[in-house]
Amino acid sequence: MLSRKRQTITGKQVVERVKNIKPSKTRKIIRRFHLLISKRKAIVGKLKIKNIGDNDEESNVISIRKQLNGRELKMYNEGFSNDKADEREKQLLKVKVTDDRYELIALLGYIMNEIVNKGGLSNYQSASRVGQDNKRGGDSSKLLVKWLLDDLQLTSIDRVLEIGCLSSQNHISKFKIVNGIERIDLQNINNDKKILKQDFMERPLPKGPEEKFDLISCSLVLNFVNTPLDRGRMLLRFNDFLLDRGYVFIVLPLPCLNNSRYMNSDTFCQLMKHLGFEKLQYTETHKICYMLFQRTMGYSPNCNSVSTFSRKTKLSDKPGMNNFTILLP
Ligand SMILES: C[S@@+](CC[C@H](N)C(=O)[O-])C[C@H]1O[C@@H](n2cnc3c(N)ncnc32)[C@H](O)[C@@H]1O
Repeated sequence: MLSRKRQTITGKQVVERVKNIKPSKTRKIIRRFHLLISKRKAIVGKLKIKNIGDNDEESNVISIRKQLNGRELKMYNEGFSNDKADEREKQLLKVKVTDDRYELIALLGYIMNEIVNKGGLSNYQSASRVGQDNKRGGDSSKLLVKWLLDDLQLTSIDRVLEIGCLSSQNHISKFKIVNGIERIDLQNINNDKKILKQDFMERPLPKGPEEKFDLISCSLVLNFVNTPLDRGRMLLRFNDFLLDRGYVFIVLPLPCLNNSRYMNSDTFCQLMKHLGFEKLQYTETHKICYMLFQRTMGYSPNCNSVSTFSRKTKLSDKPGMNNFTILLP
């Protein structure tokens, strides 16, 4: 079940059945969920509440309740009330600078209510699955496999890192020439043992070549990263994880590159070139674009110099365009 209702500055979504949800809506649901999880992390850190994980919300509810005293529990329950929803949404954005314990506890109640009772988690799970729906292009690794096998004529690939993996049954997993595949995702929604719950941005750097990869797959992930700078940081990190001549498969919703004021397919490929990646393949369907790059041997991008990719440049401006872009730090 997917849901939608009024929109707030923090992307608040509430329950109403939606069958054919647009990609922009699924992105909003996923972003909203990530926002709730990250604010909760900050709040439980400040309140020193322990044993809060991302996999079992029922246990989280029990854990929080156990660690609050009577008055705190009252504040926590008050957070569930809808009356102050607008105020709480504003407070969500100020968690970093708030030290009032009771305010934080009420906000925690509000967040837990959004995640558990108001469909935040189930919306997130449905929205993530919709991304892999056949109508949205299906499992993008089918095309990747075709490129590797038919176009590059590879006979073996040792190590693959799949970032943002929703299923360990993707086409690439059945691909015989791949020897080892590591799958990571911010939320392992199905508790699939073959997917590690990990933020790529916090993944420890490889200690040596044996921990690096021949291929990174990053399908429909960059567009879920919240800010242009964080997207740039993600691309920069690819270099640390790839072997020389390693490949990067990137999939983006087409509007990111054909309907943005600040980015198009040329500027995206120039950015990748600046980072040391040569474009090998590019193809578009009416909704999605697929790209395969290869790391240039021995190249390491000069990230100390401020480049043209560190500032937003308007390329076009028409009504209905979006503001997707990627910036380097
Ligand atoms: C729409 S899904 C894409 C799933 C699949 N790769 C596909 O092509 O359909 C985007 C996924 O990227 C994951 N994601 C976003 N940022 C991430 C990060 N920094 N590290 C790991 N996974 C991330 C999200 O958790 C989400 O499940």
